[in-house]
Amino acid sequence: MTPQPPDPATGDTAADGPATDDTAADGTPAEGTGTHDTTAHNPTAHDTPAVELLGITKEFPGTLANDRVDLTVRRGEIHALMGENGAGKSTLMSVLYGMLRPDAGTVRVEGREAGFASPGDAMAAGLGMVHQSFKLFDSLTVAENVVYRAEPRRFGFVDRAAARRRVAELAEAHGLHVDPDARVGDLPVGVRQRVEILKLLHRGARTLILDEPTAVLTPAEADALFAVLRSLTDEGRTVILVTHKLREVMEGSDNVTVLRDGRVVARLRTADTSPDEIAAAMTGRAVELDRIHPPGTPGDDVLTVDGLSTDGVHDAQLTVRAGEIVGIAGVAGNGQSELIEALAGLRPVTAGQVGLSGRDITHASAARRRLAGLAYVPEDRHAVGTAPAASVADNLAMGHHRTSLSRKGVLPPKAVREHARGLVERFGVKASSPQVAASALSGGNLQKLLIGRELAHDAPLLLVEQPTRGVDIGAVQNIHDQLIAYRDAGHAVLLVSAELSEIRGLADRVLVMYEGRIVASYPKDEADERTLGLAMAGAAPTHSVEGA
Ligand SMILES: Nc1ncnc2c1ncn2[C@@H]1O[C@H](COP(=O)(O)OP(=O)(O)OP(=O)(O)O)[C@@H](O)[C@H]1O
Repeated sequence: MTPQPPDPATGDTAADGPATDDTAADGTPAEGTGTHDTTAHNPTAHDTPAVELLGITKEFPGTLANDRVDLTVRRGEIHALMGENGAGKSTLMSVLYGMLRPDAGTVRVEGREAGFASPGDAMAAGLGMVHQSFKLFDSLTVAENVVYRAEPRRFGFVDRAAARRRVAELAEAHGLHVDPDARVGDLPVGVRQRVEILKLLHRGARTLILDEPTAVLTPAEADALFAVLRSLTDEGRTVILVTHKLREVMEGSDNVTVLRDGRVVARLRTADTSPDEIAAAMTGRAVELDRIHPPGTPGDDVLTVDGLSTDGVHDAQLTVRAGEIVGIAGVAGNGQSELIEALAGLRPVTAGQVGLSGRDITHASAARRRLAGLAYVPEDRHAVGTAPAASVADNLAMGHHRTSLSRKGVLPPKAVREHARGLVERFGVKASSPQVAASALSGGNLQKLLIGRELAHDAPLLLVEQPTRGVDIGAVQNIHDQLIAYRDAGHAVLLVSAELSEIRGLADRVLVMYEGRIVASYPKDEADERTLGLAMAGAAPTHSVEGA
């Protein structure tokens, strides 16, 4: 889904800290606040759908984002909402959650017609949303975050002990294990997500909307999340899941609604469908899932890393050759991002040496590295990768001031437009025009833009992190094909991905990082899921790292 706009009720954005989308506009806590769980909401209403969206239409300038969309979500189910990037999922959920007003159509929640003017209204009606970027205060504890603006009170004062008790009870009841006293800033991402869910439960949410909740989770964390979601639906709550991941939809949902170009193109019972059928509905064509690409023909060394250490990485040794993709697998947080950042010049190297096409770049600035032939697709496409307020065309031109695009360091507007048009077409970026702001693009389209821009540098070395996070399957295939073509044109690629299927499909060699070290190296044909999974858990035989 797209980055969330500021909360209309408060003007808050995720970057400002927690938005108060769970609190009515007047600041009063929404229904369900307090020490009672409101699970047993109207048990007679089992046949009344939790949510009905009827004929929802929403148009943005140049884009019909939702076109008479009907969506019925039954109480007690996990309902997956799928569709390619830009299909209109985010828009539809924003309408449901009171963040956008539809041009036409009706929203019904638990049988009652609802025209929410703000997320606070939606929350009061029993809806809750976990956004992709969490809205928590890092400096507060878990308990303080959960009860924020809905604190239990005693004689008018916040009752801290009751707050802690309440969080512990909720956590226990729903298998959401957290320490109420832990500081949120110290917690890993999977635990923060639990805090978000607890926050919604504390406010009595009966229908939870989760926006790509597993994008940042390890496979084990994702499994744990689905267990929690299933227990929530078992007790009568409802979950709407927006996701691109077919596997988790197949394993974890009851029904699937597929959007394409703003319209509903399929309503499927999960038990009666297949990944191929969903993929075909999403893209309008047959898609080859989880393809393993044939290996490349490696040439000379391009990147040589000898004993590199930086904060979070110890003694890394690796080489990437021309015409080769080296993949780094690992559970998030084992030093992969730090290694890539050190190679990109964003983090000081404390020991060791880095060479690029024979030149020592160990202590070179990020800008010098670019000149020496390095392109970089960072993990965080919003904060690091793109300028949201600038146009698509300007974003695509960034970093091209010293390339063939520029005339003496100046970028002629016509060249910028033509460059943009070419890349938008090559990467299938859905934008109404190259002049629209990057912030109007859906998340996946922003990613296509970023990858297109970096590949266009034709640099001998590409560092790429999570290239297909949040990207729909059609676009995944396109991005994978582009990376393989880049390799086959003789470039070196170092790929970090949390998706094992992606690493296995693309990489000619796979390195595994564990606790800041490269602990294993496998050629493509030995990099099966089980072997990689063991190494990622720290159980690799130590000799396997030779030849990294
Ligand atoms: N504020 C806006 N202004 C202009 N166009 C917009 C705006 N928000 C969304 N759009 C456009 O509406 C269409 C639907 O976008 P939406 O974000 O709902 O898609 P999505 O299915 O959530 O995509 P993704 O999976 O990539 O997040 C896209 O073409 C998008 O560019």
